[in-house]
Amino acid sequence: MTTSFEREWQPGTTLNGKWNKRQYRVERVLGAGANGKVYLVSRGKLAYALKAGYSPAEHQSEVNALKVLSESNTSFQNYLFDVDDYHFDGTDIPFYVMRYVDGQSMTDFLLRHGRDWVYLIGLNTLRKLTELHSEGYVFGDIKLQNMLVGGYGDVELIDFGGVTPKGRSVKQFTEIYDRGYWGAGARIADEAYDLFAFAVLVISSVQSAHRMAVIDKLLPQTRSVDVLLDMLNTTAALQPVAVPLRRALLGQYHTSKQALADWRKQSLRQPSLAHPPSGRASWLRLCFAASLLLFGFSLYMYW
Ligand SMILES: Nc1ncnc2c1ncn2[C@@H]1O[C@H](COP(=O)(O)OP(=O)(O)OP(=O)(O)O)[C@@H](O)[C@H]1O
Repeated sequence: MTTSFEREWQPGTTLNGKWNKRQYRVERVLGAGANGKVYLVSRGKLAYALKAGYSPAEHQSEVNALKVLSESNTSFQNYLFDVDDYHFDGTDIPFYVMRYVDGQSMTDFLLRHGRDWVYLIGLNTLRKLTELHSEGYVFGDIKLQNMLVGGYGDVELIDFGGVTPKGRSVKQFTEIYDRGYWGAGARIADEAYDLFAFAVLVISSVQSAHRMAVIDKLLPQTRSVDVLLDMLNTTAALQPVAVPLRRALLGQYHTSKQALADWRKQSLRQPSLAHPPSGRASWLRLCFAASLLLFGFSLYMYW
């Protein structure tokens, strides 16, 4: 059974949780999917994102994954804030409340700040994946629309509908990011599955819309990982990280930790990070260094 939830809650609406008795004020809609919506809500002075109106199965599977991640000693800790029902028009509408991520899409970020940031954003995305993988899950539906980039190139994954325990069939994916679509492997949740999608994400983040539209229309018989490798080889901006991207496309990593180590090694050779010629590059280098330090510190704390 699916709960179709067409109605949109207007700014100023107060939502009262039926079981946990928390109260939220709707500020605005952040985004909408096939059935449900994500709202920016406030509770006192704090802002959250509230997701409601999705099918019970979808809702439950996202909540299950988020509960595990929220209790882990990773940057996902406390991501999930509340799970409850809202009694509305005679029915109970399940919702969950999570961390509000104030960010923009990776493509918008790169357009605004420059393609050099792709190395830091890639690094931060791989860090997120290593954390998720260490908890026994695979993200599944990695794509540009499912991540947000903050002001310092920090990355947050959103939409946990595709999160799948390792070893199971991937339950939600988007064709061009899916290795099965490219004939490059099974739709089984392993770390390499996410790494393939990660490579497509990075490659597509710096392509023109026209070039992406071409690969979207490829016939099954012309679809192969060679198309993606060719795209990678002909994108100058990605050459500093071509080695980890190529390996990810070819399924040569068993773990995201190996990919992260390679990414770090290769991207540090990038001249704009190694020898900053301008103010922007030195700022970028600082963020990169701070990011590495933070990651080292988290490793020290958690392992
Ligand atoms: N935690 C969050 N913080 C800020 N914005 C968010 C958050 N979660 C979701 N959003 C916004 O809401 C939009 C829709 O969220 P999400 O992708 O989870 O919904 P969806 O219905 O599953 O989408 P789709 O049908 O495209 O998979 C996102 O694109 C993003 O703009």
